[in-house]
Amino acid sequence: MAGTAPFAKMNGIGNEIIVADMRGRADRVTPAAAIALNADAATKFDQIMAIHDARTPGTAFFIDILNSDGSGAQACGNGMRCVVQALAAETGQKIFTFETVAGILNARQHADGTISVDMGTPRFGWQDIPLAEEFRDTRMIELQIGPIDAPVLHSPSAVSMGNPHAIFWVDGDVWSYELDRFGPLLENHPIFPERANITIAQVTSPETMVIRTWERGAGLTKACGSAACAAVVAAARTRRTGRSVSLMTPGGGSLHVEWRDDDHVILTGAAEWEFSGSFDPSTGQWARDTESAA
Ligand SMILES: N[C@@H](CCC[C@H](N)C(=O)O)C(=O)O
Repeated sequence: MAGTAPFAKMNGIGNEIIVADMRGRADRVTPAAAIALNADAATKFDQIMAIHDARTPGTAFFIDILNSDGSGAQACGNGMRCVVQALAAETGQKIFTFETVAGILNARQHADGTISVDMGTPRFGWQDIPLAEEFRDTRMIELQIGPIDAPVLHSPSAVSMGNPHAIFWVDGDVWSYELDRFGPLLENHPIFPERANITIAQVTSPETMVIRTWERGAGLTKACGSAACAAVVAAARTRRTGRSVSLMTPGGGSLHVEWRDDDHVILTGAAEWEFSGSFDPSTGQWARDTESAA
């Protein structure tokens, strides 16, 4: 394989991530390569986090984010933790400043191995999310699915964490909703001109929540970090919780989100390495490193 780049298959509490090392190269991971990697069971992923050389002074790297359908994403909290874990293992460094298409992100690895990412500040304006029509109050927008007189899911909160999120509040078990059926319809609903990440959230106490997410461009995932941030911000905004919340996700892992008084949202959780290999960023053809774990 010519011109290959190293990668690590990792996960952020079950969110399937490929960290691609594109440093020192001018090319990008193509949508075709992303689709090919996702089509192989061994490298099936939710997001690729491609580490590129820095573009802006004061930042260590530029991170390009691709969904498994080949589309671009502005934010990926679980993926950023995987990037930090990979770079910390390589360099011994614990604190990083990155640039993404959505702006500058700071992250740090703690002594216990968990990683916190400053996901920036949420936006609530309908044009910022974006929504296709004006909603003065995005704490609850008019949108429902199911029979008109007995909707299954309705009145979500809408939030931008750099990427668009809709949070549907439910009282009962998040598993009793057919998110695999409703997710694609809601992701592609005309109210979301750039599509949206769709989350079902059950608030279990002022400090705890359970969430399931249908991710834009990736489908059902075991966790979504930016959705966790969006859910906590929306819950605090609607007085369902406080500003510091632990969330259970379908992968069985937990995330912690704090919406600080300075408006920044801090996502904390674990990241895990699975195996390493190299791949062709234009085609997605790949090979596992021989010394890499199965
Ligand atoms: N898994 C991610 C979110 C990924 C981006 C999303 N699918 C989008 O297109 O906005 C996370 O952990 O935040």
